[in-house]
Amino acid sequence: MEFSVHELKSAYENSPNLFKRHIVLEDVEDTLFYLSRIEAIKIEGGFMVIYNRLTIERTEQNNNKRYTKDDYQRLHQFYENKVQQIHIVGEYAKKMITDYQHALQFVEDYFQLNYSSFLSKYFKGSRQQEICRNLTPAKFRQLFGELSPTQLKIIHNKEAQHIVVAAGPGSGKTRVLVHKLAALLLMEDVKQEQLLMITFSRAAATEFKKRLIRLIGNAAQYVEIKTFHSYCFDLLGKVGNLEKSDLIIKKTIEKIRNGEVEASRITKTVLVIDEAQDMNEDEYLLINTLMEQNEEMRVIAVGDDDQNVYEFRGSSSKYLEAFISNNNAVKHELVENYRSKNNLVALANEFVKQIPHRLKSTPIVPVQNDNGKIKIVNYKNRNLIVPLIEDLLHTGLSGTVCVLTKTNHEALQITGLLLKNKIPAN
Ligand SMILES: Nc1ncnc2c1ncn2[C@@H]1O[C@H](COP(=O)(O)OP(=O)(O)OP(=O)(O)O)[C@@H](O)[C@H]1O
Repeated sequence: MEFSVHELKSAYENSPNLFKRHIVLEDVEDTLFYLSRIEAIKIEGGFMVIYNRLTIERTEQNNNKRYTKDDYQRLHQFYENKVQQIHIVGEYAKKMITDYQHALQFVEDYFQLNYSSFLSKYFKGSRQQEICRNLTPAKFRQLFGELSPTQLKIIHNKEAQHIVVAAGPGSGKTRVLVHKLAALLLMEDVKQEQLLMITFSRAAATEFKKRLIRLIGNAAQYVEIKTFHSYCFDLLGKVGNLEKSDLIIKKTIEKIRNGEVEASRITKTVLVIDEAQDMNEDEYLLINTLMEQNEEMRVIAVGDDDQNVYEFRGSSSKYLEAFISNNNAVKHELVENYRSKNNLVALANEFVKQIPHRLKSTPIVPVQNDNGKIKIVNYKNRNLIVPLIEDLLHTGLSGTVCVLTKTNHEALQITGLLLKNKIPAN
């Protein structure tokens, strides 16, 4: 008797049954599987993927022994094969739909050829890479298709324990970080609770969470994305108190070192630090303390040393540099600017030449070819703000416009005057 799971499902749904339950396709498959396993029915012709379970038996009784990479090699091999088998069965299913004869040849080759010849025959070029990922090619394109080759390199770097991304403004730092989190969860099987992302502002933490949820859905809910301060307050089980927040990081370091913090909260598999150029001494010490607790923890730090805006509170990109040299971190440079017009990037490149010591060795490269308008106004009398606004109003503004001033006060005055002239500004 021939049937499909869809037919079985609709037959069940149309059957007169008093106690009918809502079912999905997986329920039909599970039932078929169960019935065939207890040998109540025999399925022929269809195919079902079953994996032999891997049994791990503990033979080493010494609790002090540390496992090495070699120990994990076989496990790694098992999972690698498993992922490839899923792609192979998927390919077979596709061929069954499009070309039955071809599908038969595919199966025959699978059993006759040696494995690597089989792979080179059916999975050529980049497809060899495709079948090593535990995502379908379509899902991979949906999640990561919009990343540039440089951005993808960061996503694919699974080997380096310490990674620093020295990024330029508008180069897609946020985009890369959100996608890196998704890649860790979906392609590397890092569990949500093993991930910790630290940011400097609550706004950034919320933004990351929102974007991650948009990208991968609810699985993102359980990823810990926190500011340095809220992470510390959480560890010490205290509700945030701004007055004492200066000391909270120091206090946390002390408690961790004294073994007073629950291990699972601090021994994460991956730690991600956003805006890492803004670390001050305490924050850098905290990172080091967490690294001491778990020598195998992977750390990914992203920062732009040209945007060191918190120097007044002791922030310095020297800590990011120290992180690179102390840990022999792999450095990726992200210098393509997607946000700004060509001439604006050129101006910024000229401007940053004055900075004596930088992490990035390549100038920022504009992705946009066309130019915007740049006006540099040097005025020495505060009364000239009104003429500046007049000038702005007659420039024929379009797109987004940025006005840079030296002081906050000037910025406020200009915002006020623009609003008064019904130009949206903030
Ligand atoms: N690969 C890409 N292709 C097209 N657009 C991109 C790509 N990467 C980033 N962008 C766009 O570039 C802009 C800047 O990205 P994002 O906000 O992630 O950068 P950023 O480095 O975090 O910026 P900044 O630090 O300057 O605030 C966004 O509009 C984003 O959509």
